[in-house]
Amino acid sequence: MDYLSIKSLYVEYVHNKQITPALKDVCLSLPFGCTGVIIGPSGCGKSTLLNVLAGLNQSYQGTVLINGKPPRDSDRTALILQDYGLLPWKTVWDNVRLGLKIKGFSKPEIDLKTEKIFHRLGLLHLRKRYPAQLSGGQRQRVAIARSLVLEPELLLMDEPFSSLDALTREEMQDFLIELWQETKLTILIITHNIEEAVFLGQKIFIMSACPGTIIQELPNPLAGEYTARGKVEFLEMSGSLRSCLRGVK
Ligand SMILES: Nc1ncnc2c1ncn2[C@@H]1O[C@H](COP(=O)(O)OP(=O)(O)OP(=O)(O)O)[C@@H](O)[C@H]1O
Repeated sequence: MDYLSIKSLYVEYVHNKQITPALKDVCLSLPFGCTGVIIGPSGCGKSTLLNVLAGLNQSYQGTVLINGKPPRDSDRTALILQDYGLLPWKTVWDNVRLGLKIKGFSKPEIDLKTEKIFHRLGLLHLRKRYPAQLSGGQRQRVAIARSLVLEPELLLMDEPFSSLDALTREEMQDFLIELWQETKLTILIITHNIEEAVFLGQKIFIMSACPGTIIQELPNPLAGEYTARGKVEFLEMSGSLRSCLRGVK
């Protein structure tokens, strides 16, 4: 069974009595433990789709199931946004603990889980700092730690590395693949970056212009291969994805 299954999804926004359809007839599926990337023109409805999957937008038509349950009943989903969503007045340590506190874990449990994830993500030396005292890559690591500490099954990421410089971005892509190989999370990522899509997505979903729908799904055997970036196949895959995107209307 697919872990993530979307059929005939339709979403519209109503503003001043004017209706703007954002998504129409979206169909998408992702097996458990698979990585998917969504790529498409600006304003085509990518964030709208992630908001529906995260349970933040429940005014949709169609079928959306995460492990057989609608998003509002699924408590194993984490959403990571481009701006990291960290609380500036809390230390890195407290930012990561917050979700566990809200979920009602005991203090010793919170300490143990937080310590473990800080260790795993190499963040222990930064525990007393505030978000403003971190680099972009470090902030994104903290945002990932804050999600992973809750042991999600589905990780949704909305352009997670777009504000990072090229090298840090590659480091974070490698880091994400390492985490994925270790945890076998199901991951769905939005990106505007073609090479990132080819490096991260076992399935690449191409969206049309607004109202967005999936117009093509490319299976990608190169995803997660550290050595793939320089290979001819990688460049060919990036080239064909680029051509598909140029043809998007
Ligand atoms: N609250 C809202 N009210 C009205 N229209 C909206 C609202 N939010 C988004 N839209 C419209 O819905 C469409 C899809 O928006 P969305 O943010 O999902 O696109 P996107 O693909 O994530 O964009 P980008 O790539 O630029 O981040 C756009 O045309 C946008 O203008």
